Amino acid sequence: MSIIKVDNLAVGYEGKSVATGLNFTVNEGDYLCIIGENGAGKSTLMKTLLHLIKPISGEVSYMDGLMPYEIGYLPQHTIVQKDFPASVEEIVLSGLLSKSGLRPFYTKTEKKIAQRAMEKMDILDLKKKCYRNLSGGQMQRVLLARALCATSKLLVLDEPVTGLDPKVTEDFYKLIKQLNDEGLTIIMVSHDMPSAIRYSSKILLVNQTQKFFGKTKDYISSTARKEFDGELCAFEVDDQGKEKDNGIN
Ligand SMILES: Nc1ncnc2c1ncn2[C@@H]1O[C@H](COP(=O)(O)OP(=O)(O)OP(=O)(O)O)[C@@H](O)[C@H]1O
Repeated sequence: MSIIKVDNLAVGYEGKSVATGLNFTVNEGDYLCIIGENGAGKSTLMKTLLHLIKPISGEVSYMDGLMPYEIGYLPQHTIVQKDFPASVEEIVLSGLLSKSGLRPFYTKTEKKIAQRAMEKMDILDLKKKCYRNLSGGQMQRVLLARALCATSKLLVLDEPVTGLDPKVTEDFYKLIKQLNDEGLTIIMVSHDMPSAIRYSSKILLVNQTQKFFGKTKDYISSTARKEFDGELCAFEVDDQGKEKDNGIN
């Protein structure tokens, strides 16, 4: 079942398009990776999908009763400042603000939701710690728990592993995959081609215009992939999306 439908979309700023000709759908349970060069318009598309900025032309439709407040968002540059003097619990709870509105306290049910999100992200022991004293990987887990408070349907992530070390990055991807396996729909902007291919079910390649949209297994053998990441990173993948050993270490 489709939850987002994009028709003839052009995205950009102040009447000027940065990406045009976008046509795709996001179905329940998809793990969609949006890839493309720097400056291709990926983040702009994300913000348009989230209704944070208006399309230049065309339409983004939410289907099957999806409401804007049911979307969890992990932005590229985190909206929570790294030196923000709040506890982990306060930050996770703030994910519920779009539901609780201006009410100056959280209900028992809301606290339980935050508790469950922290359990899921394995950060319960950090609950009372100050956010600014955490490691980069812990911070991302806190922000993920915060996003999970907002949603059980759709999680949108913009380059979530930037600056994380390889082990923490791998753990983070596994966590996202686990959430997807449990039914959460994922849309992720990624520069990490091997991981995008390994974990996603669908790929959208944007370079000022839509170059590819479809199943990841079809992207692997596509001309679009040869033109795009053939030049950037010469890694080969098997039909499971796993990187082949090409003898380069
Ligand atoms: N607020 C803004 N106002 C005007 N132009 C902007 C704004 N934000 C981004 N741009 C421009 O829009 C273009 C697309 O930017 P965008 O951030 O969407 O690219 P991207 O594909 O996400 O890039 P990257 O992979 O480097 O993050 C760029 O040329 C950028 O300079």
